[in-house]
Amino acid sequence: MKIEIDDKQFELLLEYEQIKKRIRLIAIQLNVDFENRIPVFIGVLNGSFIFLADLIKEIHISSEVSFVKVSSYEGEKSKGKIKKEIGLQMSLKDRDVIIVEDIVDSGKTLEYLLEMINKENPASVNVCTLLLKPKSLKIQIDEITYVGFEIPDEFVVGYGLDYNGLGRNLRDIYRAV
Ligand SMILES: O=P(O)(O)OC[C@H]1O[C@H](OP(=O)(O)OP(=O)(O)O)[C@H](O)[C@@H]1O
Ligand SMILES: Nc1nc2[nH]cnc2c(=O)[nH]1
Repeated sequence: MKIEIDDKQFELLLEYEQIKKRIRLIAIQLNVDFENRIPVFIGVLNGSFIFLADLIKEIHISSEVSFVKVSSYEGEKSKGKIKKEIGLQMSLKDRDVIIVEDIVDSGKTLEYLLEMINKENPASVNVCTLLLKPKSLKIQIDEITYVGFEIPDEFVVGYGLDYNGLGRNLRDIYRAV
């Protein structure tokens, strides 16, 4: 099934049921890995809002949630420079931090966030991303521990991810054709 968003056509890549199943498995792992730790989940706005909402409902250990907002993409293109729109809202000193991303593409956003978070002297930092484009990744990031799906180097929308601000509300994830 093809859909149109703004001036672009997209086709189905991942169905919501598939995404939900994968999230349940990731959450089981997180519940085990952070038992008795009280981690802080940091959602990266805007894109991660749906993923974080679904993920956190499957987390049964004691935990906190906070957000940061950074952006660099316009349409399909990264503008290169990361802009911090909302910074850290709490101290992360000695905390176990889990950065929650919808997608890691070039890795530039994550590199920026890791630098910002590491300055706070957290006890540990791990990244949980729903999507990873291994072929696009420009830098090795050892903190990427939890990955939902590795996907090809194609622009995707839906389930929180946008094209020109549109499509975040789609239940499934689509790729550009
Ligand atoms: O690995 P990178 O190449 O840096 O790309 C990944 C980032 O791009 C998207 O954010 P975007 O800047 O589009 O902001 P948004 O979440 O508000 O859509 C996405 O949510 C990631 O944070
Ligand atoms: N919507 C969207 N945002 C991105 N940010 C980095 N890569 C992507 C992508 O494929 N789709």
